[in-house]
Amino acid sequence: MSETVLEVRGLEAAYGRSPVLFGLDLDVRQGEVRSLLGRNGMGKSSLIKCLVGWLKPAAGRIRLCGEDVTGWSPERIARQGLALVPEGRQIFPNLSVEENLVAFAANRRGLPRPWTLARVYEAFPRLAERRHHGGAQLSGGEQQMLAIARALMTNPQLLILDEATEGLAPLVREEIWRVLAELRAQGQTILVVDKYVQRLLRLGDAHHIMERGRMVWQGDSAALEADPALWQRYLGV
Ligand SMILES: Nc1ncnc2c1ncn2[C@@H]1O[C@H](COP(=O)(O)OP(=O)(O)OP(=O)(O)O)[C@@H](O)[C@H]1O
Repeated sequence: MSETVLEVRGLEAAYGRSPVLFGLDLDVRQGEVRSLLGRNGMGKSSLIKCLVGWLKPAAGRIRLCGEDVTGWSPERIARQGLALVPEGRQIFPNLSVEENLVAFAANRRGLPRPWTLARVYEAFPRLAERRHHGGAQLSGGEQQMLAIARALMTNPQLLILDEATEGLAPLVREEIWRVLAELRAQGQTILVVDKYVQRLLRLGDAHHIMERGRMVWQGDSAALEADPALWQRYLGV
């Protein structure tokens, strides 16, 4: 069996006195792509905030690459191998594409085949063409590509994308899906939060549905595809 990159057990969290996550379990193994689904306000972003260290869990454990990272700072969790591509691309507008990429380059865990500038440019030819353009000169889709590429340059054990296709034109969105499929083919472990179930079915190995702070379903693409009632009940599609 392949190595478990992320292991979440009995995770609980609250905003002040309002509980938001209730005993979540989640496993992501090396090389897998898993999706996190659920309607707005069901707790997906709160779970991601716990994983990256922005929201301290009230109970439960989070293990990343075998290390218990529960309660660690975001910086320390990032160094342990987690990279987040947040909603609404946060790139440096005054730096060039290449400067944005190089600013984040690291291979702290000594991966045998790290993401380098050359490899990233191969996966994102558009960024190679625009390497000397300023971040602010890029289109929305290119900025999103840059945000993903920049996260890869940290050579994360786990790449998390939170609504990475949000607000993008359909064609640009397709380009992002293409890139994610390529990253998967190259063995990158990914947890993706998005609402395009049809695309996620093709991309993901397994899927998790959240409702009101709980995991209510998990299964592979075949199981999710075979049960449209699930989509209607939990995703409203
Ligand atoms: N900073 C906050 N303070 C208080 N409550 C919050 C905060 N952020 C989120 N919540 C509440 O926590 C619940 C879960 O929200 P969360 O953003 O995690 O859901 P989500 O599934 O990611 O939805 P969305 O797709 O809309 O972001 C919601 O009821 C929301 O109102």
